Amino acid sequence: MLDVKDLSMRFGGLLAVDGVSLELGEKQILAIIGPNGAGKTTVFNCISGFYNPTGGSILLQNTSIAGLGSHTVARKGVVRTFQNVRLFKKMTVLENLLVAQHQKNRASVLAGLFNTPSFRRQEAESIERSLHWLDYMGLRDFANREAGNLAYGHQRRLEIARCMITEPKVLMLDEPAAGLNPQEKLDLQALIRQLRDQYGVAILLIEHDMGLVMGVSERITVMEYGKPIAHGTPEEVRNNERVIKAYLGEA
Ligand SMILES: Nc1ncnc2c1ncn2[C@@H]1O[C@H](COP(=O)(O)OP(=O)(O)OP(=O)(O)O)[C@@H](O)[C@H]1O
Repeated sequence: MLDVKDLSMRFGGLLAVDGVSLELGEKQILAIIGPNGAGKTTVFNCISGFYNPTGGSILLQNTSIAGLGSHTVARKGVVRTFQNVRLFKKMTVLENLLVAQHQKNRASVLAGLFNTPSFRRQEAESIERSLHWLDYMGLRDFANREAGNLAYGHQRRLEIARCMITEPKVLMLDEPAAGLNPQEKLDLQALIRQLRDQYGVAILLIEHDMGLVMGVSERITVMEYGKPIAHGTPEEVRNNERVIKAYLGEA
């Protein structure tokens, strides 16, 4: 599904990502972990089209998506959340979901101006889908609230809903557990599984919370100083000496 080979990203003299390869199969859940500054977010930025990688390849279903830009990559079905939630904070919760669909559909401005039947039908479907995702995420009661006024955990769920409503092939979550309380983390773990099982989406996540990483991932790639240092099942990674050293070395 998503095949990253020998990815590298250089910022001036700094090789932030150096020879990273990842294979995300259909409906797979893969985590990237590693100490602060290891290059995880830079890998995400390359895959999601925010950066044009210096080297290597990024294939989505055998077609290159490297350097296409974030909007094009999203339209091709690779969408992401951010370490610091990025919502339209002054818009309502519902509006955030409607806008996400407009960005995907690129609804014709003319069709909108003339309020054609097909435009009205598309709008009705967008609202229907939004309400589905609000129910799914337990956000229905907040539909008309400003997104910026939601509790943090709810904002995170809305951000995931905003991704899912575009029916992605790959959902990328950048530290989704950051700032969540223990119960919310458990709910998040169940949610990630459910999204994969019910919507068939493949999930790539960066996460520092080891409980979540070990609980939800099928495979884990470990990075240190831009380089991949280990790859395997949670069990394999947990017992890998190099990984243990990388983490103890950080403490
Ligand atoms: N746009 C940029 N310009 C210059 N250097 C950058 C840029 N983005 C990241 N870096 C550097 O690249 C390295 C990797 O950073 P990155 O944010 O990818 O790490 P990370 O593993 O995601 O860290 P964290 O877990 O703290 O989020 C760091 O040394 C960082 O300072």
